[in-house]
Amino acid sequence: MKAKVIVTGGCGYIGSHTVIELIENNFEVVIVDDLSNSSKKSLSRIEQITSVLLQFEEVNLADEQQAYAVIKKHKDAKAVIHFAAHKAVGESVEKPLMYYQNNLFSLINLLSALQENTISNFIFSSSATV
Ligand SMILES: O=c1ccn([C@@H]2O[C@H](COP(=O)(O)OP(=O)(O)O[C@H]3O[C@H](CO)[C@@H](O)[C@H](O)[C@H]3O)[C@@H](O)[C@H]2O)c(=O)[nH]1
Repeated sequence: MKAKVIVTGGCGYIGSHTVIELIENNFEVVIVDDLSNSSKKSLSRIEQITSVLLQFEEVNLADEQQAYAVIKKHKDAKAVIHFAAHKAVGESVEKPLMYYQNNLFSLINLLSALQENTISNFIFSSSATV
């Protein structure tokens, strides 16, 4: 049986490349993304490249209930790779609170949901822009 990996932000630039690598290395992948900086086009491109029908969850991780629900649904996952964050340098300087609020709450909600579902393998990604 394939090991399931949840990739948050999997429709984004780094996330989508990671999803392709995971699928090509025989992992089952679930993408969790709110599409705030990407679109479903990214899903169809990944499907074209890999010939695999993707599991996609449109979720705002900053919303505690949504974060808990998606992790509970996929509690058989072996690991989570977390790319879902706002990370435009200029905008983060203009709107620091919005960045803290979104990125920190998302991270805290995600980690709490993982703890509750005893998923202990977690990779936190920074960004090429940092
Ligand atoms: O709260 C959030 C914030 C973002 N996302 C998603 O997370 C992904 C993040 O990917 P992206 O914005 O492409 O960032 P990176 O993969 O780090 O890509 C780099 O390259 C992108 C394309 O050039 C730039 O837009 C980014 O700023 C830069 O960090 C996207 O699909 C977003 O929709 C969420 O799901 N939740």
